[in-house]
Amino acid sequence: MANPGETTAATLLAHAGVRRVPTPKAELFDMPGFLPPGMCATLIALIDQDRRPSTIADPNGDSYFRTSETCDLAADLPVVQDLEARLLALNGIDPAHGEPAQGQRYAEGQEFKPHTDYFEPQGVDYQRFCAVAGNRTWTFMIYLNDVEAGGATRFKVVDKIFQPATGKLVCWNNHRPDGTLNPATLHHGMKVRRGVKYVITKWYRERPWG
Ligand SMILES: O=C(O)CCC(=O)C(=O)O
Ligand SMILES: [Fe+2]
Repeated sequence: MANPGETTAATLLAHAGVRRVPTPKAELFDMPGFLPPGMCATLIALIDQDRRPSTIADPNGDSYFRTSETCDLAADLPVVQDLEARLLALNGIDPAHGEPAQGQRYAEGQEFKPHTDYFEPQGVDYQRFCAVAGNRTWTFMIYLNDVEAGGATRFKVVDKIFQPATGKLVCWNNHRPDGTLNPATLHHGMKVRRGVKYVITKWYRERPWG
């Protein structure tokens, strides 16, 4: 493995249920039923309890770019430790390279417009976000519920849309095999049309986090 903050396609595909999206443009996977429904319900309750408006790095003047709410999940909670253990068993990434897991909540009409999860090296906030731990390597995202309508995640460049479903994981490498950042990972958390959408986001870094 290139870096303890990364996983590999082979590592992920060794687990039953993991599927790779057939595209040469990005390393992108999903796994239905990664988390059991009971765990998803516990995580949803935590997110509902303690949420704040979501933020973005390098504000771009569009105050409707990311309209959801975010919850920082306390690492000492048993359900969060369980989540981290399941992620480690799947991806083998050194937990020291992980940002603290977060929850995201989208009410009707809320979305996260097309973006990449890595930080732009030219961005004004790059030093602030990346000086210690480096850029983001892999993204692991888990839908915690079925959404009545809307709320899919669209990867326009690779022409793939994921529908939310309780416990389904989607993950991708934010870099290309040659180590350069991969703009084909552009993705859009589309507007929720009916219902509420909850997801977990877990990002990993090139170097240990803080
Ligand atoms: O909610 C989604 O579908 C995407 C979330 C996302 O892209 C993010 O939190 O970075
Ligand atoms: Fe994202």
